This record gives sequence, C-alpha cells and structure tokens, in this order.
Amino acid sequence: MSDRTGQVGGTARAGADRSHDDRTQGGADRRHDDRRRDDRRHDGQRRDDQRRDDRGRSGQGGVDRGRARDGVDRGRARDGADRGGRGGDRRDRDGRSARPGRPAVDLPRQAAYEAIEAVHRDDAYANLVLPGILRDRRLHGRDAAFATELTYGTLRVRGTLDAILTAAAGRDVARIDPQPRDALRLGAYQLLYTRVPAHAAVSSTVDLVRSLAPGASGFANAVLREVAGKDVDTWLTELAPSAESDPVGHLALTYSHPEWIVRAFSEALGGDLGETTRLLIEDNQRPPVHLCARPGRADAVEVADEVGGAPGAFSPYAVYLAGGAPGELAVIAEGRAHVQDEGSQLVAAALAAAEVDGTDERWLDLCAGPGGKAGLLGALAAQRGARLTAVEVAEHRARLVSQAVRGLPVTVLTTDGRTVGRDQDLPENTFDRVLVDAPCTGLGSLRRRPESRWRRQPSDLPALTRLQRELLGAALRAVRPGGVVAYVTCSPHVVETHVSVTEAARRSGVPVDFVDARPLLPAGMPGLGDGPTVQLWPHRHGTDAMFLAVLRRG
Ligand SMILES: C[S@@+](CC[C@H](N)C(=O)[O-])C[C@H]1O[C@@H](n2cnc3c(N)ncnc32)[C@H](O)[C@@H]1O
Repeated sequence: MSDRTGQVGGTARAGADRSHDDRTQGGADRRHDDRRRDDRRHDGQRRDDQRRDDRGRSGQGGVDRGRARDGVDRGRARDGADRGGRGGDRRDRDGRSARPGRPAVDLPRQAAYEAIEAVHRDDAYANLVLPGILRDRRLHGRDAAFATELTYGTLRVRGTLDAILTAAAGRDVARIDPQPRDALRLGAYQLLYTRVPAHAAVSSTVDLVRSLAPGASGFANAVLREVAGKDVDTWLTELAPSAESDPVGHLALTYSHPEWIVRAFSEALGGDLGETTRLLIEDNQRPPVHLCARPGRADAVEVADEVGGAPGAFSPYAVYLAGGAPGELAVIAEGRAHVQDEGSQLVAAALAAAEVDGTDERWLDLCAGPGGKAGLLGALAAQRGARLTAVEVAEHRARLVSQAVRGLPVTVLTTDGRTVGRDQDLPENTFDRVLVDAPCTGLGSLRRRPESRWRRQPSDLPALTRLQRELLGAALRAVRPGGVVAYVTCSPHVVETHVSVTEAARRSGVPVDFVDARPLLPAGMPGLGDGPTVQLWPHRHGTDAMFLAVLRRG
C-alpha cells in the first residue's frame, strides 16, 4: 500500500468513526466543526480541480480504471462525467448550486441516486421506477443514458462494491446509514467501473452525501479516496477468496453475484466453471433490446430497416434494436411489433411448431401476464385459424395482457390457472396446445433486472416450485390426448426446470412423453445440448436463460 493510500486509509477510518458519532450522539457536529470547515475548504479546492480536470479531459477519453476481468461493461459513462459541474454551474460557499431550485448534484447522478434509493428503501424495481424519475427531471439523450448506466451498473455490482466499501471504510457497509451508503455505492461504481474521472466521481458523491446527510460528507470523502487508491482488479485480488480453495466464493465476489446463484448456474452448466464465468460476465452487460415482429402484421427484416436495427440471429420474428427508447417507435404503437427477448420468442414459437394429431384450434396460455408470449401466440393463432385463451391471476397483469393482444383472436381470463376442470372456461381434456410460462425466480434474466440477484433468496424456491408443479399439473389436465404442453421458465435453476417438470409429470397421473424440443427451434441453432429439454443462455445465444420442456399427452 502506498504512503498516500495509507494516509487516506487512516482518514477513512477516522471519518467512519465521526459519522458513527453523528448518528449515535446527535450533537457531535459541534465537536467537529473545525474539521468540517477544513473539509469544505478542501472540497471547494477539489471542485475547482475537478472542473479543470474535466475540461482537460473532455475529448481525450478520460481514464479507464477498469479492465475486463469483472466482466462489467465500462467506459460508456465517460462522457456523462464531463457534464457534472460544468457549463457555468455557479456554486455557493458550501458547493451547492447558486441557482435557486437546482439540486447540489448534477441531474443524472441525482436521478440515479433516487432510483437506487427507491430500490433499496421501497423494494421498487429499477426498470419501473427510473423512467418516471428521468421524466420528472426532464432527462433525455445522453443524460438519461448516463443516469441509466449509473443506476443499473451500481445495482448489478452492489455485492462487490459493498465488499470494497467495507474494506475502505473499515466497517461493514451494513453499519453505514442507508442514504450515504447508497451514495457511496454510486460513487464507488463510478470510480471502479467507469471512465468517469476520479475527481468528478469523488466530488459529485461528496456533494450528494452533503445534500443527504451533511454530517457524513467528510466520511464519504475519506472512504472514496481510499476506494480510488486501487483499481478494481487490485481490490479483488485483495478481497476475493482464492479460486482454488473457494471457486464459488471467488466467482461470486469477482463477478458480483450471490454465492447461491453462482452455485445454481454452475450446476445447470454441468459444473463447468469456465462457462459459468462466461455467463456471469454476460449477466453484467447492458442487455440488448429485442423486438418481436408479429407474424402476419410485420416482417422482421422490414422492421429492422424501419427502426435502424438488425434481424435476429435465431428467431424469425426477432429484431435487435441498436438503442433508443422502444416505446417511441411507430411499429410498437401500431401493434406491428412488441418488445420481447428473443429467447421468449423462441420458446413460444416452439410450442406452435410442435406436431399435434388431429384438431389444432384451441390454444391455452396458462400464465399470460403481461402478455409477451400471448402476443406472439395470438398472432400465430390468427394465421392458423386457432384461438388462444390467455389466463392470468393478477388483475392488473390481466389488463396488460388484454392490451397486448388487442385485435388478435385471444380471450383473456382473470383467474387462477389451477382451476382447470373447475372453471367452465378451462375444461379438462380440451386444448390442443398449452403453454405454462411458470412464475419463477427469474434468474435467467438478471441482465434486465439489476436488483433481482440481491433480492431473490433460496427460500423463495419451495413456494415457487410448488406453484410450478401445480400449474403444470393443471396444464396436463387441460390438454387433450395427442396435444402438447410447453413448460417454460425464465430460470435455469435445475430445481425449477428439470425437478419441477419431472415431478409434475410423475404426479399428474396423466400419461405423457417428453418431446425432443431441439428440432422445434430454428435449424442450426448451436449449444442446445442433448435434449429432450432445451436450456438457452445469455452467453451462448444472446437470449435470456429460458428453459423449455415439451410434453405430449398420451
Ligand atoms: C413468467 S410470468 C409470465 C410471462 C408471460 N407469459 C409473458 O410472456 O409475458 C408468470 C405469470 O404467471 C402469473 N401467475 C402466477 N400464479 C398464477 C396462477 N396460479 N394462475 C395464473 N397465472 C399465475 C403471474 O402473475 C405472472 O404474470
């Protein structure tokens, strides 16, 4: 450790103690007034340095402090950093904006902080809460992209950030108050995983902490300077367990996933740690947006031309968007396409591609909300003279299904899918094709839900797997002899995939055979394994990790 780092380390611990005093003794502020005045003088100097630094760096690419080892996509946030504190923003003696009504912190960082805080304080979902915050703060274009990158990135690598912050602060992050803690996570993310200049990352975070918890700004300054003393690889070398003695712990800290999820992925990948690593890396990338060009209403190649995207690699309906907000596209507004991961398209289309003997008119989607697969199946049903019944137990999600299938031959039922045989609209032995897109942990779409890896717990599994078995049991009662059932999860956890499907089939009392699902996917698709089930993967196929089992009723 260098002299400078050692010195800062001492300051960080002193700061940590000060902040602790502030919280526990209330009036401790007075005892530290002198130190705070010093802090402010240093902060003012630092901000001047930062502006000079930002001006000097703009156009030069900044400093990339990270390398590829953690798999986090870096460098995209660089330009946004240059905006912080520039453009003639006049500040008062405390570093706050001198213009009334403007927050002390630049708007993209403020927006990212608010989203992160809402996720941790209110159990909000980042993908739902952030658009409203961006709208309220009138952030568009590069500012909105910067705020989004900071929000998603910070939430994704929270585990690694917390380990580093714990070491830098000299105490467990759990013992730091929630507001400065989230601000520190945001600051450490900028320092370790983006090209934001260190001065900008530190001073903007200290400003943010000062606006939230004035007593903690000196502490935040010291902790961040300690964090900035090493790059992420050096931190990980110091903190991560050895890859030889504790491979799961090593991967978990290095690639910021909970250990139980690393273990589950490794098991689903047959214990191949190299491939597990590639998956973890992929989970930390910004996910692409895929559209589904609805069959009969649009052609994927034409939609790709229209939106400036590219046709998908596998699904005949897939279009890869280059960027931008899909909600603003005419093709979506006009119902010619919808947003849907390519893997979801593939598993829904596989159900439609399976052979059935006899009639092919009555299709059933037993877990339809919010309606992505019902939209594709409804469009295919329209082409083939069939009709889809879409079942969803949650009222608000059933409304989303109704919106998604407008104009298609789909009947939406707001009911429990397990009522097959008890509900007159869900008779037994009736449907030709049935989809069970079961509620699951969602471990296959961690790229899209940055907070979910930290929110999900192994204790979620028993209730989910019971529901999965019951819904698949209901589907096996609903399908007629000779008809097919597709069981789908957006999770590769073997307890939710192989265990749920084999247990449900065994307990159903209905004669069923597994159909080889691989030929139901586009010809030549690589990496589909030995069958009869199929597991798609982000690192192999660029899709969410969808699982598909197809069963034919005897
Ligand atoms: C994985 S999501 C389905 C996603 C959907 N197929 C799509 O492509 O948009 C599972 C859905 O099942 C619903 N669900 C949960 N329990 C259910 C039940 N007992 N009966 C019907 N739907 C249920 C959930 O509310 C959720 O909307």
